[in-house]
Formats: sequence, C-alpha cells, structure tokens
Amino acid sequence: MSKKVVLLPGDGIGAEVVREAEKIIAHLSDHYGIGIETETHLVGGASLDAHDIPVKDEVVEACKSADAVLLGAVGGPKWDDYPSDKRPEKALLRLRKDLGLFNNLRPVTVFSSLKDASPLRPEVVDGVDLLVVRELTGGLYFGEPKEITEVNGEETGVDTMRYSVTEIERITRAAFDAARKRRGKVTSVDKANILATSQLWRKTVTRIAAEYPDVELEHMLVDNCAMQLIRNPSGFDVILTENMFGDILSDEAAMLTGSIGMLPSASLGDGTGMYEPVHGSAPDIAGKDIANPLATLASVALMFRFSLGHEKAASDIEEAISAVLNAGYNCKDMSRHARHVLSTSEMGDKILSVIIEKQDG
Ligand SMILES: NC(=O)c1ccc[n+]([C@@H]2O[C@H](COP(=O)([O-])OP(=O)(O)OC[C@H]3O[C@@H](n4cnc5c(N)ncnc54)[C@H](O)[C@@H]3O)[C@@H](O)[C@H]2O)c1
Ligand SMILES: CC(C)[C@H](C(=O)O)[C@@H](O)C(=O)O
Ligand SMILES: [Mg+2]
Repeated sequence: MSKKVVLLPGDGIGAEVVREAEKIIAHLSDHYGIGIETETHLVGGASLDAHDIPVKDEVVEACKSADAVLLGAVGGPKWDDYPSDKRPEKALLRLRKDLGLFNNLRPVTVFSSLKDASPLRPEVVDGVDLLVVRELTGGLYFGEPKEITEVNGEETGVDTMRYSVTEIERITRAAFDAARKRRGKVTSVDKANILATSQLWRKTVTRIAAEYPDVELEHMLVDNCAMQLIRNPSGFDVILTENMFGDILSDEAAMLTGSIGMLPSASLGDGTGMYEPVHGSAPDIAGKDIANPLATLASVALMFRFSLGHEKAASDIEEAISAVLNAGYNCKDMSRHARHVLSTSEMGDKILSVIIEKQDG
C-alpha cells in the first residue's frame, strides 16, 4: 500500500532542510517497503514569485488528499512589504485552517550530551523534556475583525482574540491525552487576570480536566510561564496554551536545547497532518549550507509516527539523531559546543549513514 507525502520546501533555508529530509524519507520508504510517493509544490514567497499568490488552491487540495505534508519554512525580506493578503505567511495560515490543524505539538528535549549547549546553566536544563501543545487555528491569528482602518482621522490597527468553548475543549483533550502518555501533568497557560478569552479558557480546561483524574492540572499566567521556563524548565511536562502564547513560548523553550534549529513540530487535526520545523526561513543564513536540518528531520520522525503509522521508522530517525549528537557532531548554530561541525548536507548524510549502519548491523 503506497503513501503520498506532499513536500512544501518554501523559502530560504526551507528548501535546504527539506532536501535532507527527502533523502531520509526515500531510504526509509525503500527499506521498510512503505512505497512513499513524494510530490513537491511551491508555497510562500516561492509561490508568490511564480503565481502571485501565497498558495494555490490546487496545492491545498493536494495536501488534503495526501497522507502527510512536510513544510520547510516561508517568508523573507523580499516579501515583507507585500499587502497582508499576499504575505508568504498567509500560505501557512491557510494550510493550517483548511486542513483543520488545531493541535500543534512542539516537543522540547534537551539531549544529555548537549546540556552545555544551552545559554542556561547545564544543571538548569539537564533532563528537560516538555511538550508545548499550542492551539493553532484560533485566537488572534484568525479572529475578525482584523484590519487597519481610519478611526478619528488616524490609522488604527485591530486584531481580535476569539475562542469558542468547542475550540478550547478539543485542544484541552489533545493536551490531556498527550500528558497521559507522558508524565501526567498539564500546565495550562493563559492571561485569565486580564483577558475574557483566557477566563473562558481556564473555566473550560478545569471542566475537561475532571475527565482525567489521573492527570495533574495547574494553571499559570503567561508572563509567569515565560519566567518559569528559564527558572525551572524541568518543572514542566505538557504546556497547554492558545495560539499566540504558544508561538512565543515555543521559541523561548527552543533555546533550552541550545538552538531553534533543533525544534520539530507536528500539526494535527481530523485529516492530513502537517510537519514542520518550528524555525522560519532564516534569511540571514539562507544559501550557505549551514542551517541545522535536525528540527526538520525530527519532524519527519513525527510524521512517520503520527501520519504514516510507522513507529519503527520514527525511532530509527530519533535514535540516529541522538547517536550523532552524542558523538559530538552538530551544525554551526551549535558550534560552540560541537566537536565536529557539519554543513546542512553533511548532517543529512551523517544521519542517513547512521540509520543505514544500524539497520545493516
Ligand atoms: N513556519 C514558518 O514557515 C516560519 C516560522 C517562523 C518564521 N517564519 C518566517 O521566517 C522569516 C524569518 O523570521 P525570523 O528571522 O524571525 O525567524 P527564523 O526562525 O527564521 O530565524 C531566527 C534566527 O534563528 C536562526 N535559525 C533559524 N533556523 C535555523 C536553523 N535551522 N539552523 C540554524 N539557525 C537557524 C536564524 O539564522 C536567525 O538568526 C520571516 O519571514 C518569518 O515570518 C516562518
Ligand atoms: C510564520 C508564522 C505565521 C508562524 C506562526 O506564528 O505560527 C511561525 O512563527 C510558527 O511558529 O510556526
Ligand atoms: Mg513562531
């Protein structure tokens, strides 16, 4: 039985890191006889340049009918001044919305061999293993009105933060289900001292938590959470939060690992899942073959686990990443720590060779 994976390299380093992922996908597909067919499409700035639109309808349809989607990154200075409906990032938002990807999982793991790589002291980050469960299709990103209008003779911007009970319930269940498979603790992060959406969020999370007596729930205000992530990151298991808070907290949490180039993500809903590194298109390092592809390769592992139903292929990738890091290899973003600094393509090749060695051995 074959599987279809849509590849959306996008812009900047997106193309460079997805190229490495393709090598791994092709090998694992052959090795396990999964019969993965890949299909590559333009999104973001690349699609704007070619078609004057951030993502074409037929690309969204191709994603909907695929078994999984792997996205690199979108955006870059070339398109920064485009009008809001023609920004590369719109492609990402449309895909998330149209594929119904409300559940964004962002695991943050500090590898023991890399505890010196974080800007925090090793004893602070040692053993950190947390999961950010970010609501991905609601909140400020999508609420209407969302516009710049003229009020009292001056330009005024409006964004709307909006959440329904149904939206909060389903992401809460996703977080509690995830916590059950981990260490059984959910920290729900909100701003309930100020925001109406957060007050509804807290009330709803508390009600759903009663269905999970085996999972511990704590509520935390988002400003305190930003501080606790630096003070005592190993105190967290699952962080459940809304769209914008999750965006910010996950980049902050990335630095516990030493680099944003290490952080993968899975976006899940009722249909096709989408997988992408948490980082962006990194225009400052694009085209130099120095981007760290590990966030993308770890995202491919999540793709095999959650969308392709192939746990063995997922653990092959994750074990290879651990082994390569433990052996002192890393990319330029972690060079202060690494014994051997690899380029993007060398890192892809290294991971592939370790996977093959283990499978042959
Ligand atoms: N999912 C996405 O497609 C996504 C996510 C975030 C930002 N963006 C877009 O990317 C563009 C650049 O945004 P930004 O600079 O704020 O964030 P960014 O994540 O692209 O880069 C931030 C910093 O991290 C570094 N970095 C990022 N990924 C790296 C990797 N794999 N290896 C080594 N270093 C890495 C960059 O060099 C840069 O210094 C913007 O247009 C933004 O909208 C897209
Ligand atoms: C590019 C942008 C729309 C996106 C977001 O804010 O969700 C990115 O920062 C992310 O974290 O995936
Ligand atoms: Mg982000």
